[in-house]
Amino acid sequence: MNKRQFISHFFRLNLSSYLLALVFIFTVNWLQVEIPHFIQKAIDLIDDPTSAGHEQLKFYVWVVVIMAVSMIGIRILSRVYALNPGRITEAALKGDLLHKLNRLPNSYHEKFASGKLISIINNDLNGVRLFFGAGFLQLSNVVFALSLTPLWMWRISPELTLYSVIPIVFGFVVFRMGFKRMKKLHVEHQRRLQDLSAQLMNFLSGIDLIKSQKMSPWVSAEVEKMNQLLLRCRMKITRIQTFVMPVLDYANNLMKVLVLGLGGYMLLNQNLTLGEITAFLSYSVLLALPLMQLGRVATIYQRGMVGIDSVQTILNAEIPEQDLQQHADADRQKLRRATLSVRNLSYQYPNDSRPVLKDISFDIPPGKKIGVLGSIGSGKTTLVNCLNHHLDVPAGSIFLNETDITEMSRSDLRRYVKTVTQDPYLFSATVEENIRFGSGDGEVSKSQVEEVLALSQLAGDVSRFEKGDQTLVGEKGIMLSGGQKQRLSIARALLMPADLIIMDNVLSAVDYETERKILQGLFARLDTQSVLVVSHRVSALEYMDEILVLKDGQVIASGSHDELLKTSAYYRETWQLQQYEEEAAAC
Ligand SMILES: Nc1ncnc2c1ncn2[C@@H]1O[C@H](COP(=O)(O)OP(=O)(O)OP(=O)(O)O)[C@@H](O)[C@H]1O
Repeated sequence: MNKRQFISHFFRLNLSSYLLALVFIFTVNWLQVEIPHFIQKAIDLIDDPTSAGHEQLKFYVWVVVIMAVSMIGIRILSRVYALNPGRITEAALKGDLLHKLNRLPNSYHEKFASGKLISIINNDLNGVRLFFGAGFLQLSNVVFALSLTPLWMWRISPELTLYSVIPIVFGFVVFRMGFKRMKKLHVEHQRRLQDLSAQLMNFLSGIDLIKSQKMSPWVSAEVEKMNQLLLRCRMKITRIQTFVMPVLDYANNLMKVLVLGLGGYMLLNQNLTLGEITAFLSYSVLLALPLMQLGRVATIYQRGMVGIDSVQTILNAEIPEQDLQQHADADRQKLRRATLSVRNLSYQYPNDSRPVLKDISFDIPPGKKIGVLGSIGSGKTTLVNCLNHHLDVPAGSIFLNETDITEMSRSDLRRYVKTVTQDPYLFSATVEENIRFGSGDGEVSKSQVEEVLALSQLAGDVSRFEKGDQTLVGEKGIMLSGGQKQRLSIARALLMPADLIIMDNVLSAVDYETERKILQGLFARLDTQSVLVVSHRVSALEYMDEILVLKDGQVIASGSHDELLKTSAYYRETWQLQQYEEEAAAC
């Protein structure tokens, strides 16, 4: 959808509201110009001594009063019908944005900082709301006022109208120049707001580190730098506004002077009546408001355009073709208990020229326990992120039975493959809720929650909490220890069955004994389910059917624990070293 289609889509969506608003706005503006017309007639009757004249005068006064009172009600209605579409559009777009962000692949989120997204959803969307609400209201008011008022002036005196619009034309020329200049500045302003929001988000997620490492002065300086750039941009916009708005105001005042001077001259020459000059003056006063509103309309328009651009960059982002398809139930059944096969997998990150994984091949048949051991940076997490299609793997390298995973939607793949990552993410909710979030829409009984708590060796810790599993874990699980966070995320993953569970270094923060118990509990539950455990520790992998030893992105050895002790020097040395550590820890 291009920008024009986007705008017309939302105007059509609220068409009836906009049409009603237009009727009310037009009526208000029509009443506004009619009132001076009746005042003019009333003034011209003041000197009329006849009783018919008095009656007529009274009638005009009543007409003016009724018009003025009805204007109040109609103006309220015009605001309701013109402003509501803005709110409706904002709510609809928030829903669309969240839905879209949920469906976009992780590669998109890696490129787009969360702080930027938050800024778009708040600031830019606010601009879009004003565009479809207050912008429409004020623009309609300006258009009707600036077209009806001169027309009514023309009906009194075309000559005086022509002279009096000269300053207004001059005001418009200045306004147009300022409008052009502001356009660029509004784009810059929104971009700087997004950058600041992204940076703040960045700093806030590392606030503990910032405090403990005494990095606050550096952080403050960085934020201040960005804040100053934002302020400078805002000041430039304000400077233009404070120049343009008074020019329009002066143009209006000049117009009043012209009306008084020329009109007075025409009055003396009896080319105008006192009522007509009074009405003319009222019209020039009426023109002041729409002229001042013009500046605001311009700001709303430009912010709206920038906001629509930002919102569209997200809404128009492409979702990979295969992610739009969903497996039928029959196909899902066929893939149950499938073998995951990795065939000559090589992977390099888009921003890097060297391959991180090189020519890796192995199978994970149903019920198999696979371990991956490797030094820091050997490519273990990259391998995991290829298996669960978090990364865009090359076609023809990973299959679920005969189905290439690049031809499946990621949501379908995640029905079979569940990953517990090394950075457990917990929501600001209770222990129980954090576990239940793992069930999607499925029904989960209390006993199931208790079972996974026991399996992940967290039940003991939770029973010691004052509120048990109803304890709030705080933002990102701040109230829990590293090991408790890891075990809670394991409990969440174990709640709903998956054909393959991948555990990427999730036992690093628990002791050897707990690690062993968790794995034993997990293995006891395995039937046709398979598990892939990534670890630095040999102790976590001893009981695996097969262990892959990864070095510089290559599988340098594979086999069971006993086989590897004989065939792989790296594996043997790592095991021996860790044996000493384990013994030392036990002493
Ligand atoms: N997003 C990325 N872009 C570019 N290179 C990356 C990216 N993520 C990881 N790498 C690089 O890929 C290599 C392997 O990283 P990976 O995280 O897979 O290793 P790992 O074995 O899991 O390490 P660790 O044990 O420390 O978790 C590293 O050299 C790393 O710098």
